[in-house]
Amino acid sequence: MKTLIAMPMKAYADAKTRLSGELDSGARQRLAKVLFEYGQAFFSENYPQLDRLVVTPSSEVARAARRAGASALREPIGVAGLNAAVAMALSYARLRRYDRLIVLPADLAILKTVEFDALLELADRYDLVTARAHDGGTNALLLKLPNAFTFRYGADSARKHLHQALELGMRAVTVSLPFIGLDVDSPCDRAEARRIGVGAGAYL
Ligand SMILES: Nc1nc2c(ncn2[C@@H]2O[C@H](COP(=O)(O)OP(=O)(O)OP(=O)(O)O)[C@@H](O)[C@H]2O)c(=O)[nH]1
Ligand SMILES: C[C@H](OP(=O)(O)O)C(=O)O
Repeated sequence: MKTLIAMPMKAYADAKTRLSGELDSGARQRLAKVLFEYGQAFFSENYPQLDRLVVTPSSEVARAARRAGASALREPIGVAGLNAAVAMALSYARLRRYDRLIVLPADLAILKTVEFDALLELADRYDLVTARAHDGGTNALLLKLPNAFTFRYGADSARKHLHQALELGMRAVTVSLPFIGLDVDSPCDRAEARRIGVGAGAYL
């Protein structure tokens, strides 16, 4: 199955604003970069057969993506937002006739092949598979193509994605997995990733 992994990524300088109470701007940029590069390295090492696309408004991030072996798609600066960025990835995947689109945020601290393999296995049986974040967000979304799906990232997005898929008559499932559920949004998430201390958690 021809599969594209899409990772949306802001400019480092605009990322991780929810950590601004405990990290200054330089430290937040470094943390965003560590997480982004960790995600790229993980998929390049463990899933070299899967194409990767980074959607970003930042030339710096686009260069880093290409260095890591991904393609990069530049979105217009300041207008898009996450749902529009992911919709660009969906158009890209449709045009190039991918059979499956996987959307992952670039702020996952601990990636495990055992979790990702389980998601891929489920995706063979479902049109939509999502992995819920502990806060109700969507930390992995695997969508069979072609498909007319509208992304609803934002509060409670895992429930909204599942609901929409079921309304469209798709076979859909959402799962909770401990590591992929841990995106580093809040000071608590960062503390938890540091406590576990593996993956990018060791560098946060
Ligand atoms: N290309 C692109 N990526 C985005 C955009 N908004 C969020 N992302 C990415 O989507 C993923 C999840 O983002 P968020 O958790 O909402 O944002 P964040 O910068 O990680 O953290 P906060 O600033 O605290 O919300 C991260 O990889 C972000 O870089 C956007 O407008 N464009
Ligand atoms: C964008 C949002 O992610 P979070 O707010 O959990 O980073 C979501 O997953 O819908």
